[in-house]
Amino acid sequence: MSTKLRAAIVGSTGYGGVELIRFLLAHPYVEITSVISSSASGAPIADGYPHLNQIVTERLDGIDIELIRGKADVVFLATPHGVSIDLSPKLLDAGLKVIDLSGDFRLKDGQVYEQWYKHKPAEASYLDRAVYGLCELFGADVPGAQFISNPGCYPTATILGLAPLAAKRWIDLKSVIVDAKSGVSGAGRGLSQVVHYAEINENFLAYKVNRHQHTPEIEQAIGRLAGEEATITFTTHLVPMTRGIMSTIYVNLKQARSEDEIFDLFRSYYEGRSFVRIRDKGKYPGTKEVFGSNYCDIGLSLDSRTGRLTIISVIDNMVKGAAGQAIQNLNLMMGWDETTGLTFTPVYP
Ligand SMILES: NC(=O)C1=CN([C@@H]2O[C@H](COP(=O)(O)OP(=O)(O)OC[C@H]3O[C@@H](n4cnc5c(N)ncnc54)[C@H](OP(=O)(O)O)[C@@H]3O)[C@@H](O)[C@H]2O)C=CC1
Ligand SMILES: CC(=O)N[C@@H](CCC(=O)OP(=O)(O)O)C(=O)O
Repeated sequence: MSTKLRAAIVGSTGYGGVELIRFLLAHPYVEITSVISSSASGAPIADGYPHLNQIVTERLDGIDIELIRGKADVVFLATPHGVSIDLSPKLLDAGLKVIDLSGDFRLKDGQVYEQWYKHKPAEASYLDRAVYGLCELFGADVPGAQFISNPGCYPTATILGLAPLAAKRWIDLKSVIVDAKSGVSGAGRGLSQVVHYAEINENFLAYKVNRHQHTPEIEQAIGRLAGEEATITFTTHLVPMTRGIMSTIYVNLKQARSEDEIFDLFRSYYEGRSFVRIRDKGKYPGTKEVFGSNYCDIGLSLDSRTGRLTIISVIDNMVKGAAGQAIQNLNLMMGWDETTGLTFTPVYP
């Protein structure tokens, strides 16, 4: 009998789901025992994803709590917002470990969730149980947890870019402006006009301006690190590429600092954290430099003329922004090295 941890993936037919499959197949301590679909049970997953031919031969299971309980120890939910609100409590009550990739359990205040996501929130007791798994910052909460709420893609890039400064209270938290861009895989596999080739090719557009659902998630994490309320301006853009997020962040420093002090702060804050790489002075990361990997790369530049600091933070939305971070959380949950199964070199060029 296998001694590996048995994993089930709900939403396995989506982009987040297939990225989980790619990483879990390479994980030494985990085996995928159930790939689950709410709409195509019985079909081989490779029907919809021919790149998985001869690699994943299992047929899709339906969503059946007893079946999942019999087949799995941990369940990843890579489902649209709203699904996990009912499903996670059932899986938790069945004794399963749950890692939810959606936004349903990230915000601790149900009213704030309802305001931004337009769904009724989950029951407060389950919201309280969910551990917000931004590993480099709140990873100490994860070992032994049963229920992880995996951070959003834009929040991961943005919060990692701001964290050292927020934790040290070096910045004016009302001055933060985040100008973020994402590739189209961030919108999932479903078809919509905005990701139609003819609409996004050779195009670059802003969307959800001042109403993006990730705004309160970033404010919640930055507020927690700084111990004071944060109110940010957050603008998202879609760019004609498949993967990648770049968050360009502008902040006012509370008092004058040298660029050396800022670099020293970032380097010491992330010392020993395998997946955060601080670029040297004068060098700025591009999304291709993290493509397919779990890295978050950060570049910094202080404008002594304005006193403003510019932070450039890039991730692969599918990896550090979703599946990779979910597996990093699983590793911490289980007491394994957090890099297990995640040490892929970025795909370049
Ligand atoms: N794409 C990204 O970069 C990121 C995504 N996320 C989050 O991860 C989650 C999945 O995103 P993504 O993979 O991109 O989305 P997709 O749209 O690509 O996939 C979602 C999958 O969920 C399944 N699904 C749809 N409705 C239901 C339902 N009612 N019950 C159960 N399953 C359902 C569908 O599969 P089927 O019909 O087979 O059940 C579908 O394939 C979302 O919450 C998203 O916000 C988070 C960070 C980054
Ligand atoms: C490009 C694109 O459309 N991106 C999505 C990201 C959504 C996502 O992945 O949602 P969570 O991270 O909240 O789970 C958006 O802006 O809503």
